Amino acid sequence: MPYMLASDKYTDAYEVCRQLTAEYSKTFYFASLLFPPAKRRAIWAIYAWCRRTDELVDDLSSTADLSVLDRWQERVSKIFAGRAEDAYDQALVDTVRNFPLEIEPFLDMVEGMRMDVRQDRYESWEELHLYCYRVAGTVGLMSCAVMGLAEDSPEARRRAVALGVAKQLTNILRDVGEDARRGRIYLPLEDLRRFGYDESDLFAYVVDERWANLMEFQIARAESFYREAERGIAYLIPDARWPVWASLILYRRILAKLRANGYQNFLQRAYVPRAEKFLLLPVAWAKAAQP
Ligand SMILES: CC(C)=CCC/C(C)=C/CC/C(C)=C/CC/C(C)=C/[C@@H]1[C@@H](COP(=O)(O)OP(=O)(O)O)[C@]1(C)CC/C=C(\C)CC/C=C(\C)CCC=C(C)C
Ligand SMILES: [Mn+2]
Repeated sequence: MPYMLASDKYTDAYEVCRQLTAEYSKTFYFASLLFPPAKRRAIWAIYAWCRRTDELVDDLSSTADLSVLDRWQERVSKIFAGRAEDAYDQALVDTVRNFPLEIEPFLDMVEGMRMDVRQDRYESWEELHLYCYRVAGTVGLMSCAVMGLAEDSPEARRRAVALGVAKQLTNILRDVGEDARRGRIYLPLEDLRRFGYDESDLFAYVVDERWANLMEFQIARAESFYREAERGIAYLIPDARWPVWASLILYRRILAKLRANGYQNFLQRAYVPRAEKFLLLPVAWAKAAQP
């Protein structure tokens, strides 16, 4: 048999992951292209697994049989043991072999999905923060293993998690209306009370001073996590810094758009136009080049 590079065997498997990433997220796909090829493919494999995990619960009601998530956790354990059920798994098996990934963030993300099915309200920031860690902070930990830390440390990991939390909170603020139409509130209820705004206001899409203040409070919280994450990027090895700065700056920009929209996030989706995204790339490059 002719000599075959390990990676050749997985070309088709990575290709389905690439296609899924490109189809679902222009932004992540675009950011992935800024990485060298081996890391890029690993990011597609992880993205595909995360996306499929997220999709798993999209159609589950709160009374659903959660055993589907038990089976998904067993399946990821098999992937870590080198066994694959389909092409997406195969790519992840190869990625797990090539990069120092740990299973905990994967299992924690499934826990986050379980949390999402079980509850549609979050009483406190502490509770919502746990949810944000599980569904997004975990992506920061997975990403670090692939991107590479110049020096692994609890601080670097904490800052990687912070970027996931910042992005998830941004996502929550952007998608408030969409979530309300699904009967869900991902803002801490204690914060609603703090600003004298209640659930009935939210379901009636009331945008007033109370809502503006509540949004500003959440934006400030997200900003504090972005600042924590910014100081973590220097821990990454140099070839990962530009894409991560790009993803941080582009996602953070959604907060500015939300403000510019007058906090009208019930029927409007804050987004960064394509041309603006391109203009921000050199900004990210310059940040990454700073010593
Ligand atoms: C930069 C880069 C290419 C990162 C990795 C991409 C990756 C593997 C993403 C997986 C995302 C995913 C499908 C997660 C499932 C749960 C979920 C939906 C989480 C939300 C993501 C985006 O949601 P959505 O698809 O709705 O977004 P858009 O519609 O495209 O706007 C989340 C908001 C979580 C995203 C979290 C991260 C990408 C983690 C970021 C942290 C790092 C890259 C660590 C950097 C390291 C240091 C030390 C700072
Ligand atoms: Mn969302």
